[in-house]
Amino acid sequence: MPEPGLEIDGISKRYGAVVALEKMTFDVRPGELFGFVGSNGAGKTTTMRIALGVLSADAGQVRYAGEPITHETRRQIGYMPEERGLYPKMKVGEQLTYLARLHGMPAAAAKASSERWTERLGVAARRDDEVQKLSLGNQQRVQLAAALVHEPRILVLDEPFSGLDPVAVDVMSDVLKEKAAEGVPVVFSSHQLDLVERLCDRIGIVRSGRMEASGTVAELRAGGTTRLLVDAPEAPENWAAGLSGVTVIGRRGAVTELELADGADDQAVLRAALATGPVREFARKLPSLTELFRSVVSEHQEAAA
Ligand SMILES: Nc1ncnc2c1ncn2[C@@H]1O[C@H](COP(=O)(O)OP(=O)(O)OP(=O)(O)O)[C@@H](O)[C@H]1O
Repeated sequence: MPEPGLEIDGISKRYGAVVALEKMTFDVRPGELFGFVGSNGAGKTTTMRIALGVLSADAGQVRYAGEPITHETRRQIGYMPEERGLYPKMKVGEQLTYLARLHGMPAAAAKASSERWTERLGVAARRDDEVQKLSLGNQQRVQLAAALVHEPRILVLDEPFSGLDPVAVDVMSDVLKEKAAEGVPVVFSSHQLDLVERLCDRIGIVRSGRMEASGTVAELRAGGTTRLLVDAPEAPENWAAGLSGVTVIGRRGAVTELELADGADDQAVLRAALATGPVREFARKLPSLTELFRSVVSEHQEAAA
């Protein structure tokens, strides 16, 4: 059994008639980067707010290190809220020092931490500026500094990458990887699926308040169908039609994309392709996270219909 980190166990939440969460369950292990993805309104923000304790659940439990989360443990969470939450008229450096103090850091350590994180996140030159005078991207860097300044043991970040330029995305990614490497469980939501795929150890796909699929990208792929790309320049248009268990997805130039049903024989496809002439490429195509996400979401739309 892996060491328990942050566990979200069977959380349900309604807003009046709206069911926001229905037995939402997943865990983020120490040292793991967990990507929390889902359509708009799927329940990500609600889950994160409940983990942080700014919102209460109707049912279920949040645990950290195997114990129900308490007010004390919640002080150890670094949180980046979706609505952001900085004081616009307060200076960057003072604000970060103040937030660190609020989390119980002694004054000197709070100031040193504020200086260290503004340096690390590339906003040291703005320490004496009011937050409202910074660009949105720089405000977001400060917001991340605010989540980190008290050296949290858990990180919960709501769309930390939205609106960042590519350099800031790299800075943010490096910091999150660094925190995970220190043993912190890190969970963040994002609609940037290519980034999530690149960065995360595990991913959870949420839909209508439920965790529909979770695992590593490889595990999520294992549940999907197999696609083949076959480059056979002399093959006639319909060369693959009629092969058992094979659906033709499309053809671009000499390359045909095929989907194989469970148990279909890829070697029979190769023989059929070779029978038409030379085969320049015969490869399995792995679905991207975006494709996996679409199939998880559309499967359920079909089921609902
Ligand atoms: N304060 C509220 N009152 C009523 N309904 C709410 C409230 N907050 C959220 N909801 C509803 O709960 C559901 C989940 O919303 P939530 O904000 O958690 O989704 P999300 O996955 O974070 O979405 P997004 O990707 O758009 O930020 C939605 O149907 C939303 O309309």
